[in-house]
Amino acid sequence: MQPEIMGNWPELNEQPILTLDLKKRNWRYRGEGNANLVLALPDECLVLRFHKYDREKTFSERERIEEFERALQEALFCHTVMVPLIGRAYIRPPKLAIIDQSELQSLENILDQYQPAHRRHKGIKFGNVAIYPDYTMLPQQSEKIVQDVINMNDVLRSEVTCEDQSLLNNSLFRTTKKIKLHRIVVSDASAPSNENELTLQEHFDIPLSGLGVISFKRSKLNQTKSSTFCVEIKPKQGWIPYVDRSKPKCTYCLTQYLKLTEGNIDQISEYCPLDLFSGDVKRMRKAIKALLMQPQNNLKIFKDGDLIYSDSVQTDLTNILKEMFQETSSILHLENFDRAMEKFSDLVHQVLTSDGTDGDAGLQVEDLDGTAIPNLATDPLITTQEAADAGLSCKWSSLPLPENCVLDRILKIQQLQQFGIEDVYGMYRNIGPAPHDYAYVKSLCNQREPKKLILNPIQRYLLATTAKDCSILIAFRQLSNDDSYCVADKILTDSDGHRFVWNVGVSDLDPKPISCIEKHWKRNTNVLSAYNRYVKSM
Ligand SMILES: O=P(O)(O)O[C@@H]1[C@@H](OP(=O)(O)O)[C@H](OP(=O)(O)O)[C@H](O)[C@H](OP(=O)(O)O)[C@H]1OP(=O)(O)O
Ligand SMILES: Nc1ncnc2c1ncn2[C@@H]1O[C@H](COP(=O)(O)OP(=O)(O)OP(=O)(O)O)[C@@H](O)[C@H]1O
Repeated sequence: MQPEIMGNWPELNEQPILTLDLKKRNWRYRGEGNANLVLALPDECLVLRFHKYDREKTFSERERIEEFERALQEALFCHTVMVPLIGRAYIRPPKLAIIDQSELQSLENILDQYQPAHRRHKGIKFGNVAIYPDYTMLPQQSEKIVQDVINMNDVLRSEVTCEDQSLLNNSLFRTTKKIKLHRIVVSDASAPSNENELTLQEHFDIPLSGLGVISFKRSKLNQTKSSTFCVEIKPKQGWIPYVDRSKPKCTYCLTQYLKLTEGNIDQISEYCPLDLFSGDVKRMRKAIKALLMQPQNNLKIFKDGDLIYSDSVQTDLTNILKEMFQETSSILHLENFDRAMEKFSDLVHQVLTSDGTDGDAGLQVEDLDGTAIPNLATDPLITTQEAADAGLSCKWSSLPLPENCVLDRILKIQQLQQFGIEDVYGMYRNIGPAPHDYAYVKSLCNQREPKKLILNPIQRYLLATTAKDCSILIAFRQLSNDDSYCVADKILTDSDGHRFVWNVGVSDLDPKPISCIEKHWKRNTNVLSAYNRYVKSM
């Protein structure tokens, strides 16, 4: 089956497809959405993402081939379109692997007990998996590289101090007082010849390129690290095209009324994505706090890779915040809880607005006529201020987001959409006989100029739809006073002077089927009537 498909996707010939045996690995159920189910491999800090299908469905040989093709297509789309648009710092393209069909049946049965009731009608039917980094954890790569270089064992993973204090001023080691040996990443140091002896020594010398031989001293064994927390946010649509601003609210806020009518949520959320993407610190922090209070399917919190807070996992939030910020005072007092909420929104806001890209410029996007698609200017105030102030409509206004922060990158893709759904649906109907759902993906991936993407209005709408449905995973760990970090780490300091090391990953950037245009067009009508019914009933 593979050669035919590989023929269609020449670049993927280069990607070896691994075979995975889950029986030999430590895995855990991580979670799922409507389309994919995800397992974590905690020992490797990776996740496996499977497509889901109706449990009862049977598949022809042709459909099996198409499913494999879909997996390849998504990987290629991520690699050639989404990674350049969002930035490699925020997403890594997946590797593909295959799990033997014989393992799947038992896997599906085990997974059944973890799946939430409303998702159980779908399961995994195929062994095609996409492997991604586990974004709930901080990158381990630097540690791995050095372990390869100096082949350290667990004892040597402990902290070491450096004899030569002047080294601390060197840009390679911008850390306070101590350096972790496993963090001496930067050089291409040659391996010490007597590594077994090294593990027994209190002092040892390591040659570091450009710095000569440096003397290190081992200290404090087995120091325990604080936990790594991860806040996952599905931010949804953070900007509304001008034609849709005659509507009473933004898409997310209107959809809340439909979800309420259909019994999918218990109450209307105070979260508004326009606030999160507004660039206004106060509104952004308000949005983050609203997500925390009503997570729905827009916020999850993980601790060391385990889900500890979500719509369905309601562990005591006060204890989570207490541990997250290593609070010693009793957080049960109201003012302490409020303070912890402020700290939480401050930290999440800081990460969402930080440039994590190291200046990587992103892909240039052009219209069909070859004109570059400009970045949209920030939005003037269009709503009547009274309506916005009374909380009746969403605030359409916004300030520029810091360039290259993760929200900025996502918003720019969402802003590729030029037309409202009515117009896009009209164009879709005009195409003629229904095109294959993912034919456009193939043409985007095959564009000749590597640094340019040329898009028609429907393609612009579909890419924007992908960016409206992605998730941002923010992993962070509080550093203790004598903790150290390496120069490649991203560090922030909170209002109390505590330092955190952090990382951001964006997940769920799959291409959307062209038929979703019809789904959105119908949903638009349903959403508006649900809202009108609600308002009339008041
Ligand atoms: O249409 P929306 O905005 O409700 O988004 C759908 C999501 O609903 P949400 O409002 O986030 O609860 C929906 O999420 P849930 O299943 O509700 O968790 C899916 O993400 C769906 O994407 P797909 O059809 O699986 O590719 C999403 O569909 P697309 O809009 O991406 O086509
Ligand atoms: N790379 C990753 N690292 C860590 N966790 C992940 C990763 N990818 C997915 N997850 C977890 O698995 C869950 C389900 O994955 P995902 O959002 O991809 O499913 P989906 O079906 O595509 O979602 P949707 O319904 O939004 O379309 C996520 O909410 C997240 O908690």
